[in-house]
Amino acid sequence: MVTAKVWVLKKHFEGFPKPSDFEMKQVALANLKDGELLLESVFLSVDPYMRPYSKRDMKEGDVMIGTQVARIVESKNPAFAVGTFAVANRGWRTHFISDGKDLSLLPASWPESLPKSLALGTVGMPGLTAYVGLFEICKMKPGETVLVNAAAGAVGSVVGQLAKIGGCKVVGCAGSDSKVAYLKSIGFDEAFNYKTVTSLDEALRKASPDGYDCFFDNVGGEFASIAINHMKKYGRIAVCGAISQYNDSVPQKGPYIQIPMIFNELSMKGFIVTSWNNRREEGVKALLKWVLEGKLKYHEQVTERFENMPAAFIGMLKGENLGKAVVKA
Ligand SMILES: NC(=O)C1=CN([C@@H]2O[C@H](COP(=O)(O)OP(=O)(O)OC[C@H]3O[C@@H](n4cnc5c(N)ncnc54)[C@H](OP(=O)(O)O)[C@@H]3O)[C@@H](O)[C@H]2O)C=CC1
Ligand SMILES: CCCCC/C=C\CC(=O)/C=C/C=C/C=C/[C@@H](O)CCCC(=O)O
Repeated sequence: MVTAKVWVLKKHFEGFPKPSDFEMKQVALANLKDGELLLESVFLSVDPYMRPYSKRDMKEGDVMIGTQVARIVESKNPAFAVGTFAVANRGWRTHFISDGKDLSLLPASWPESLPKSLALGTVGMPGLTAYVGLFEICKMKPGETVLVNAAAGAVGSVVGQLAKIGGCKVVGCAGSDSKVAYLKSIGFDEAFNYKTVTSLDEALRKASPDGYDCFFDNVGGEFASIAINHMKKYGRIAVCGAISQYNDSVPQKGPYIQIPMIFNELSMKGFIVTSWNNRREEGVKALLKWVLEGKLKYHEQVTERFENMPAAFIGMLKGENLGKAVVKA
């Protein structure tokens, strides 16, 4: 009998998550029935959505939500061979049983040389978020100017590179000088540290005096309220996330954005990547091709050991990650 280690939400987060909000438990797994599979998590994802979703979707004592790349270690299902890898959405656990219906097998074309953890990042949900946000929500066109915040992260770093592939000028911001240097190394035309600029308004104007056609907003809050005034006529805003607000104990009261919305007849659309699952296969194929062609670079913030999941999650929310934050079990 296999014993899984799991992380449960011991106490709902108040403000930034704390290590004491989590508790690791052991769960004895039953022997497999016909048609079932036993999987071992190899890489686990820590993502910002877990913070707001935990309040909406979880109760205290639940296993933390999340996805993993897992390997089939035992199979009583002839359709799934031992040694096969799949993306699952089974939360923070080292082992789990599946009937196969909730697994997304890694594409057969996945090269041995490519880290399988990319299926949680650049060639997974964050990469797909960038893909649908740019092509379907921003509807970017060659020659346009794209702005993206949290630009050195899992989603933002793909947004900037896909916008370059799409023939756009790209401006990004991140929270450290080393992240800014990274953005320039992967092709951003302009990049700045939003934590050290004297004026965000000035930094946005300097980076693109004519303004922005597309704004891929991962942060929301005051950044978005200032950036919206730098949009060009008929500009489009992809409202992807609001990480500046996830850890607020008291909701921020931002300035209103209606006037520039109306004056420039802007389009602003919120979106959730899972509503675009019909584009997943196409997106993964395109992202994998760009990675293999060297057009889409990736960086992963890998934390070793399952026991360090809470630390990895808290670190990501505090901006300690460059690129996708993953945990190697
Ligand atoms: N709509 C959708 O379907 C999806 C939305 N998202 C959203 O996209 C955004 C980015 O996600 P993801 O790429 O996975 O995460 P990242 O890998 O970018 O990690 C989060 C980053 O957010 C930045 N950040 C944290 N707090 C703040 C703050 N107060 N102000 C500004 N930046 C902050 C930090 O970078 P820095 O150093 O720049 O501060 C941190 O590294 C999130 O808002 C997330 O919720 C993600 C996936 C799907
Ligand atoms: C409760 C208020 C939420 C406000 C918006 C918060 C976050 C936006 C965001 O980050 C959404 C992310 C959604 C990610 C979904 C991931 C999982 O469902 C599993 C994806 C599995 C996969 O496709 O790889």
